[in-house]
Amino acid sequence: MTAALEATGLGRRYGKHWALKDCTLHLPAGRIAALVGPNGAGKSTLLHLAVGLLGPSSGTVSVFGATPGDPKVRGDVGFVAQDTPLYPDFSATELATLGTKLNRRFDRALMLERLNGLNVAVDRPVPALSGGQRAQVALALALAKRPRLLLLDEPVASLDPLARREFLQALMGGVADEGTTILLSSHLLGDLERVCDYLVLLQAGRVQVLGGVDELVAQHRLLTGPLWTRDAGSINGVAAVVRQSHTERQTTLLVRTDDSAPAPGWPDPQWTVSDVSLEDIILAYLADAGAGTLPGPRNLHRVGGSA
Ligand SMILES: Nc1ncnc2c1ncn2[C@@H]1O[C@H](COP(=O)(O)OP(=O)(O)OP(=O)(O)O)[C@@H](O)[C@H]1O
Repeated sequence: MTAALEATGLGRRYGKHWALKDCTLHLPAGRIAALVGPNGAGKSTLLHLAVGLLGPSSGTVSVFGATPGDPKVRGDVGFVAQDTPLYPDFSATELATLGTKLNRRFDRALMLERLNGLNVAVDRPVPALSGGQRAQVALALALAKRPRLLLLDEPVASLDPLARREFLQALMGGVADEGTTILLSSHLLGDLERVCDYLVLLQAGRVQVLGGVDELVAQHRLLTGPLWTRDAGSINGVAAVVRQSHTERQTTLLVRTDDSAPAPGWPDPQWTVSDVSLEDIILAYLADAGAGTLPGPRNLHRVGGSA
């Protein structure tokens, strides 16, 4: 099946600075993917490359097998940029009219019904709406294109918790029946954990972790036991130590394994093994840019010395 988004060795440079470097990823169609990474990791740059607003400095990027911005796929991609910029003096109704004029596929009724359902005043100029309502207008506008791939750059960052929940519900409701692929950039890990089934984690312009959430959660375990002082990057060369912390008597290891077993040769009865959440996994990788970098668990013996 053609990927909704595919990048190979993708890079983008500003002067001498690489905002994105050697980025290789595959986002299968139908996934709702979280795009996470620290400030400046390259998330917005990746999204702008995917929508065709920026061109690559190296490598390639494609959406549904075509170059972003190509008329063949332009109508298939919806984009909500950071801070949801909208034409300032227009109301939602006027934006819907504009959308209809610019795009034959634009579903004006869908946009206005969605906003009326959320009690957004569709005839008020957009600047007179609240931040949450403006975000809903931007999402409704993007969804009315009926895109096959929807790219969202921190769309909920400025929203209060209730508006955020409404926005995410609207997002899920909007795509549930359509099978739309979504790539959603956010720093709000709890929100991402609720709605996403795929993870793209960028660190310093490179892909550090990539894969289905269920698979990633099954591959990671928290091991807690007596103080373990060996400075090893892996256990038995099979389970990579992503993160370790120590107290005087106890060690906690977050490990990644090839399969759902915590680590071959374990558990040692002195150690307890527990499941981890997606948020735990993301935080562990964010804390260490070198941890468990791609290509993934099958090459873990390269991560470090054996315990
Ligand atoms: N127009 C530009 N000119 C020069 N450098 C830029 C430009 N846009 C981005 N950068 C740099 O590229 C890097 C990646 O920026 P980008 O906005 O893609 O990161 P991000 O992951 O979206 O960050 P944030 O989470 O803060 O929004 C940063 O170091 C940034 O300073």
